[in-house]
Amino acid sequence: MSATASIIYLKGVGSKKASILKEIGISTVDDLLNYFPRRYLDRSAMKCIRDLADGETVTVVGTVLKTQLEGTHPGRARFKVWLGDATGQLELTWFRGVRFFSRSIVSGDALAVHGKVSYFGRQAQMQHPDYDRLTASPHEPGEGEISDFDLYHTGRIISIYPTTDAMKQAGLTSKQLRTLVARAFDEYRVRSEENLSQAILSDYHLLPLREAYHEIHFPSSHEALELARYRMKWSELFYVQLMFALRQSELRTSKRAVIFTHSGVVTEQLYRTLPYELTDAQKQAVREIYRDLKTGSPMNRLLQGDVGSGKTIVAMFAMALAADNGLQSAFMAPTEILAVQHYLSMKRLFQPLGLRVGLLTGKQRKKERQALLEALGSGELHIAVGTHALIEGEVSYAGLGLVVIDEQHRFGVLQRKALREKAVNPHVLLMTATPIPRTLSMGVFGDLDVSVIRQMPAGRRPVRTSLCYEKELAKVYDFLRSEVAEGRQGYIVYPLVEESEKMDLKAAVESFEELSSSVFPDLRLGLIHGQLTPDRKEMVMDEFRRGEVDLLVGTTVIEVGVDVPNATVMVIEHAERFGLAQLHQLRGRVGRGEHGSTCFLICSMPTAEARERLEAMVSTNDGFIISEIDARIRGVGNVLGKEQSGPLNGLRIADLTRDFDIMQSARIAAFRVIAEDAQLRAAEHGVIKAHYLRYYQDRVTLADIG
Ligand SMILES: Nc1ncnc2c1ncn2[C@@H]1O[C@H](COP(=O)(O)OP(=O)(O)OP(=O)(O)O)[C@@H](O)[C@H]1O
Repeated sequence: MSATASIIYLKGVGSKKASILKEIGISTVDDLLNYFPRRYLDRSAMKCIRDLADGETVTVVGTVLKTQLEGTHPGRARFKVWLGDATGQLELTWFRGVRFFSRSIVSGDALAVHGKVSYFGRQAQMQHPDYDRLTASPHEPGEGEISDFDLYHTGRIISIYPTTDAMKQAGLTSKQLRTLVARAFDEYRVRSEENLSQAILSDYHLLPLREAYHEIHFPSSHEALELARYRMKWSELFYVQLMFALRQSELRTSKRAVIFTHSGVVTEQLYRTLPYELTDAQKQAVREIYRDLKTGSPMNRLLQGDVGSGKTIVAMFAMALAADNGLQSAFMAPTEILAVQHYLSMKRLFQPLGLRVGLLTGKQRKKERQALLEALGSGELHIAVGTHALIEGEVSYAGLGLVVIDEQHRFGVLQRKALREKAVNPHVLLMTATPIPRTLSMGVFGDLDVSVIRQMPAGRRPVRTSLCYEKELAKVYDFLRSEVAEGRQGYIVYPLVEESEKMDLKAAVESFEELSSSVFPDLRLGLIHGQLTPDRKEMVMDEFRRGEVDLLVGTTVIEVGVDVPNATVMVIEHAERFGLAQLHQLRGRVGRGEHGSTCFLICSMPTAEARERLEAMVSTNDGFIISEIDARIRGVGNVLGKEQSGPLNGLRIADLTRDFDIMQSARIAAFRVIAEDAQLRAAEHGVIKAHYLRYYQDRVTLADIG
């Protein structure tokens, strides 16, 4: 029987069970083998009755000699069983579920029981043991003997599988799954084809696949189980990394990008006119980017930095280099507000250097848009800043050399691809303000080169974060007032979640009215939320930027990227309703200038998990640490979102937060294989290629392999 055979051919799987198994992703024998146990019970301590010691937890195998139901009064009844082996008798007692057990266990049954031994005089006893009924072996039904087949369930470390309610109702218990897996191995002699080369197996000291499968389901010892789990995780991560290695090699070898040969006036002047000195981390990132731009292969780099670490200026240096080499750059932001903000700051720095910067969003008037498109098409416009409007069909560029995508998390792979297609292999720089831990980065962005900015501009002071209850709001408002008196500005943010959008919005607007009329009648308040027209939003933001609004009240539209260094107070209402990444982003709106800043997290009755989030916020300002905590609380998949976790969705056993060392080892191996043999043509790579094409080819275009 081949591993790809339908599960229905396995004895014991009827159509009903097959359909339930299908729901949890098991259609073939192969799927079944890849349905790994959730945990294990150690029942390896097996003893004969004569040797049982008081207090030990063991497994005993024997035959039921006699049963007895004592007392019929509910609550006082007990069911006794005398189990015998060749050396003695063991008394088993049940006080609960008496009726059930008295019906299921009868004289003559062969049982393996597991539990804690106690002695009453010289009589060994067990109360409420776990038990498994031993079935006759399908091969050799010997009288009273335990067959190999039974031994899958007892006297060893046994596997416990995850089971759903539907599975349990259909009798698909952990034990039944164990039986099915055992059948797949024993009766049908499933051949699990090795998917790694011999050289890799021996270089990295890995168990052969078949052995690893067997040990995962039926461990012969704890050590063997560990080796098996290691092997499985390793190969799983190896294929993820192989995919990255292939993508990277494909991009490097088959695609040629424009070489930005020289830095010229623009770069030089940008450097000279900058009102501040770049941090060492920013300089390092610029160097890494310049190195890429000069190689001739398309750059594919991710710039990771904490909120406010100054990523934009780094991207602008890349854009300056493009301009020096006669090429256009496109800068794509996730929201209109941000596109406008970046447009303004780029115009401020680039215009004096003789560059034309244009803004392209979906909301512009037709005439304005037309003029912009023409300027882009003729090459008059050097830099286009915008939203996804930058990649719409009709937009064409005279010579697009560099694409910068801000807030990588919000753009899907397809949009990136569309932008890439606007030019022949442009260089691509992705920026993310939601740092993800290094451990995840290698699993998710494994085909990208990564630059990290882990340093804040000089003079920044960490934001003080304080957790407050609603009753303390008056004090928070007093603080806001005193900061405004000092000439500073502040934000008050209300949650807005999709499910309760209308009510949330209403609450935010009402609070704004209340704040304006009763709490801060003497201050200038602005309101911003997603329902305002783009023009209105822009007007409010503009007033805030110019310092004409003291307090900006709003929903999370202010979350990402807004940069007003004079703002020093961030008040987050109902902080318990925000996710950790969101809270960190919001806090990142303050502490962006030389003034000390404060963030108040206002909460009422947080759940334990919310409390953990809020405490994490108080404990650190470091976005990298925050994202690690977030991954721990919510799990990697949730932190990354569906789009990002792409290649990792299929992980069955490896865990990115825990198995980083394994991933590193697998990554080295995968990149080494591709460096030596990018097409996987060598005979020794045959198994790798076959496995890759079978399981991964639809996840990546592999035009050159095949
Ligand atoms: N080296 C520096 N010294 C002083 N100020 C700097 C430096 N680099 C950037 N800045 C300023 O710091 C602020 C934050 O920069 P920027 O908006 O690029 O941050 P960011 O990393 O994109 O943050 P976010 O992810 O929050 O949007 C800006 O006002 C910018 O002008």
